[in-house]
Amino acid sequence: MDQNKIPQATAKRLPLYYRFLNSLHQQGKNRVSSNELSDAVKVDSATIRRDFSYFGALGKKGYGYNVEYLLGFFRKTLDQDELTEVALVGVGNLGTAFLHYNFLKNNNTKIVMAFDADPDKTGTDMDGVPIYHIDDLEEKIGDVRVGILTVPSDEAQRITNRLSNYGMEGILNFTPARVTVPPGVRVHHIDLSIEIQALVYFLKHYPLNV
Ligand SMILES: NC(=O)c1ccc[n+]([C@@H]2O[C@H](COP(=O)([O-])OP(=O)(O)OC[C@H]3O[C@@H](n4cnc5c(N)ncnc54)[C@H](O)[C@@H]3O)[C@@H](O)[C@H]2O)c1
Repeated sequence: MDQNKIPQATAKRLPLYYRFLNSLHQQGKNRVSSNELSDAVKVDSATIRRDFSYFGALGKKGYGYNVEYLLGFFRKTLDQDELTEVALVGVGNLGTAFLHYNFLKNNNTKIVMAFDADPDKTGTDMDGVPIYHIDDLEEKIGDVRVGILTVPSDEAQRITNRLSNYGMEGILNFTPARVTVPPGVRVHHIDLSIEIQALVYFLKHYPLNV
């Protein structure tokens, strides 16, 4: 189906569904109900049914969804067969944690190189990922089109400009700086303080009545 027709909110939940279905598949399970999925991924079952209807997966009453069919769809949609290489900029506290983690549960995304400004960190590698000096960004980055930004916030815009000029298509920005990018570059901001404030707000104003 035409992937552009999937709403963005649905598309964002696909990796979540994919991860859970993959583990079901590995356990040898052939089917799953929307309630089971809902419990596991913490998305309400009506939303799951609507999401799945976008890609033609209509659950059968008393049967649920076919795990194999869904996985096949997700693999294609999320390009699971294609490896996305990622560059990380800023090997400090957060960057180091990401390098150690390196999406190990997710075999389609991999940090393949990192950059830092500190000469004590560069020229080495961390869990097999080379760390280059930021001055060598343009020389080393090659075909990598996705970047993770974990530098101090006052460096974020400068690095974003360099990544964008080079042809980066997507940037996952963990700094609190709201960076601007030219058209054609997509930035997702992940700001932990905003997320925690939102959670606290929801706890206060929308308590779960269970
Ligand atoms: N540590 C956390 O839990 C956390 C959580 C959420 C967000 N953040 C944000 O993530 C960013 C990184 O946080 P941190 O705690 O890892 O900081 P940190 O100071 O430990 O690491 C920053 C790293 O960036 C490098 N750096 C500085 N200027 C650079 C440049 N121009 N080019 C390349 N590398 C450069 C530094 O040498 C250092 O290794 C900050 O913007 C912070 O606000 C951190």
